[in-house]
Amino acid sequence: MASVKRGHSPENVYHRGPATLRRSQVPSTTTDQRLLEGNDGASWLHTDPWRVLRIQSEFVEGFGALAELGPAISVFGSARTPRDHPTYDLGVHVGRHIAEAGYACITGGGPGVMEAANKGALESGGVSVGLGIELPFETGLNEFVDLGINFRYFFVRKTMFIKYAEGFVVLPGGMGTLDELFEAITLVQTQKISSFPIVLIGSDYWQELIDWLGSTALGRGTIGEADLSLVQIVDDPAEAVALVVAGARHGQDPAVGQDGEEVHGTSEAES
Ligand SMILES: C/C(=C\CNc1ncnc2c1ncn2[C@@H]1O[C@H](COP(=O)(O)O)[C@@H](O)[C@H]1O)CO
Repeated sequence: MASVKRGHSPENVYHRGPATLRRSQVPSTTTDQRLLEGNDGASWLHTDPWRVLRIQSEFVEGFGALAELGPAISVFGSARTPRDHPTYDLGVHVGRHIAEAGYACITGGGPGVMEAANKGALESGGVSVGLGIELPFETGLNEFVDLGINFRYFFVRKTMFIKYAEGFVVLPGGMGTLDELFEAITLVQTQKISSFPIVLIGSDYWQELIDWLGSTALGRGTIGEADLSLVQIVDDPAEAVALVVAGARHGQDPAVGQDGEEVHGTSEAES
């Protein structure tokens, strides 16, 4: 399409948003023309301004898909736990208790403990949510996810885990699980979120880590005494879910807080 010198009015005035352009400032093409003409290659796809828009759209899609979910609990744990492992069974029970308590069960949507919790929630008639992530070794959403969203960016996905959950239940897991656990602990420690229970299941797996925090980390002053009470450890999945429900932002009634009330303890100006 040829570029044409624009003559939009007898005085050759051009309006672009709030700007008025005359004479030498009048552009030779319109924005629409450039949009429709343009084939500038695809390198702009890999620029930060375009990434910002993709990040924005992930937030928009995530918020849109989860806004009406209702109260939920996020469950984390190893992607590598095989189906015949006792921890998988534990995950199924966690999902089941979450559903029976009237909460949706949010996981990373992958295999292992994530799949187990989704399975338990689905089989008990609950809402089973999987927030998948694009990975080089992607496995896709597990078959027990009923509401699935795939994310490109870890940090967007992590916002969803926190924003739409009343608390976390964390089963044995590796780097991914530890990352999710410590992000939540940090957010509570720094008062970015309040009344956000974090319950670890499996004292045989977690106790040593908590002991290390209480000895080495506390001993060297890198954490405070109060930080040790930000997580609880249990072995029973029913107890884990009950602790999250009891400490949840909206108290014990999952219906409370569905009418747009403030849930994160931030002021309106900050939100
Ligand atoms: C490693 C394998 C599959 C990876 N697929 C994943 N899908 C979704 N979410 C994942 C995946 N891997 C890690 N995560 C997230 O981290 C946590 C588990 O990580 P860990 O290192 O295994 O503890 C989990 O909660 C997810 O949110 C197939 O073997």
